Amino acid sequence: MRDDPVSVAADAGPPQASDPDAVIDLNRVGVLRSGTALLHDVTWRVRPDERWVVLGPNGAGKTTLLNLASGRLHPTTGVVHALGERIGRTDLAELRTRIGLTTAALAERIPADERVRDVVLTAAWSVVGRWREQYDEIDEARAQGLLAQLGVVSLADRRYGTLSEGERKRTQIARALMTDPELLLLDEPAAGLDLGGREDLVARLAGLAQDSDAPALVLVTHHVEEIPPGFTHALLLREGGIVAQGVLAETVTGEYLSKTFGVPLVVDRAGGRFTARAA
Ligand SMILES: Nc1ncnc2c1ncn2[C@@H]1O[C@H](COP(=O)(O)OP(=O)(O)OP(=O)(O)O)[C@@H](O)[C@H]1O
Repeated sequence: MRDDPVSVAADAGPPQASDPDAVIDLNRVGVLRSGTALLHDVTWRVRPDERWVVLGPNGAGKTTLLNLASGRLHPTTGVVHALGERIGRTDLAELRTRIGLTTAALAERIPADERVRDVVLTAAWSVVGRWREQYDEIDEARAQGLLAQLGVVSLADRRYGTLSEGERKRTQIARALMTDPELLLLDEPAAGLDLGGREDLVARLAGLAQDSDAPALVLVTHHVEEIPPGFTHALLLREGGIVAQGVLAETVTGEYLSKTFGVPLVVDRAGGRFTARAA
């Protein structure tokens, strides 16, 4: 299956052995809640040098997928490995420090009166809200460096609650990178941003995608316009199932996107960016 540029749901095939090199390895995974399948028969592998976008309409199961990949949720059926560790049989606290995650739910827990530098720094202790922890100079320098990389270092002494939505999103990504994770999961990082804010974020994510020292990346979005140049693969989800997955350019097509969103769509690509409109 991996050698094909694109595979569709029907290609899932029999269960496969886990791949020790994969950072995410889902094998025939299902998640059931209240008798409803949030995900069904999902087989998906992400390797360290890959940058994936996960696309799908509201309720398709994208956040559920990230919760599985980050060890925050156990599958009802099938097997999940993250960074080589089997979810359900490993120390989740240790695993979570190796995985950077940004979600709306995590962002809501950041205190509005927290200094921006501390929002990033406290990730070293896996806490939100600085209390009396002592941080090493090396941690302080790393937090400063990440704020600079995300273009918000001039805001380091501001209170988080005073930032614009775009500045908050960039601060959240700096926080997610603080522990030098091997995997970075971003759930709709461009949601709520204006055009300028979105383009700034897309450019920074493109920089990260092209950085060979950066972790494996998974970006969840509803919009093909938010796919940063340099991303390599796409997974398309609809109603908890995979519509298609594979190499980006061959997966983000009018045909597959139309099936995913349930409306006829035309997809164009120019300058490494995608646009979509009704056919
Ligand atoms: N604990 C739960 N019990 C029942 N249904 C749930 C539960 N958690 C999520 N769901 C449902 O599962 C479906 C998938 O949710 P999920 O948040 O993964 O979708 P999503 O693709 O991230 O959606 P969105 O794009 O709107 O954020 C939704 O219909 C949601 O209502």
